[in-house]
Amino acid sequence: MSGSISPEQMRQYLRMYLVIGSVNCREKPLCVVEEALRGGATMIQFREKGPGALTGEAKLALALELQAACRRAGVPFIVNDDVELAARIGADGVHVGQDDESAAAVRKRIGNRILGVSAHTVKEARTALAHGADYIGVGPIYPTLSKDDARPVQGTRMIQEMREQGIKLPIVGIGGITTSRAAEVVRAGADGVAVISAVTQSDNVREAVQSFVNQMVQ
Ligand SMILES: Cc1ncc(COP(=O)(O)OP(=O)(O)O)c(N)n1
Ligand SMILES: Cc1ncsc1CCOP(=O)(O)O
Ligand SMILES: [Mg+2]
Repeated sequence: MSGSISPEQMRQYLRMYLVIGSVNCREKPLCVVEEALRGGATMIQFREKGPGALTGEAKLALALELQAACRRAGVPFIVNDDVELAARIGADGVHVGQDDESAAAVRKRIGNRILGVSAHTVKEARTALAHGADYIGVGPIYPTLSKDDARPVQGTRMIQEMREQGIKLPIVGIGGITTSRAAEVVRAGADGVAVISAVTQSDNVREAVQSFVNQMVQ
């Protein structure tokens, strides 16, 4: 009981998935997102959390601004954690983790929109599928500075194991992924990479995204 998006389309969207919030940005988030879209980002996640993150009306205003940029580019706009916000702005989907609102409940609330779920084990991946996930995010693959409460680093092994155990859901790797590591993540069985710092902290966002996109062409 996943949404209406086909797994093939989902895999395409996962190829270069930028995860972003205002706290990650060295310049205006809208400029970063617009540059990432010009570079070929295939999906954007609005993850407004961590020290100094916007709340309330300011968070809503930024979400609307970034969503409009994604709409102009024809790229899906996903909201992290905040199902209320996603519903309010008509986002294309929601990403939730194991400590967030349950995937099954979110699926009921968002109908056919995209549902992404974090999974750290084969069991969590199976449950995510049963609860209607369209894709799973697996990580952290490598050490990350972008998430204070990140689970232990898994390397690419968990993605491999999920594939070996018959998990066919679209998978995106996340956590410490750089352009030089992206190919390894895909070789392990991921359909794409989800990235914060390797794009947002780059001196040239557009080129950084292009470089990831080029890694995905195999
Ligand atoms: C694509 C993707 N995968 C995993 C996560 C992590 O979600 P979660 O475990 O809920 O942690 P937070 O991001 O909410 O801190 C993600 N956001 N995106
Ligand atoms: C949100 C999230 N979930 C697991 S690791 C991570 C942070 C990824 O950020 P970066 O690409 O900067 O390591
Ligand atoms: Mg979460």
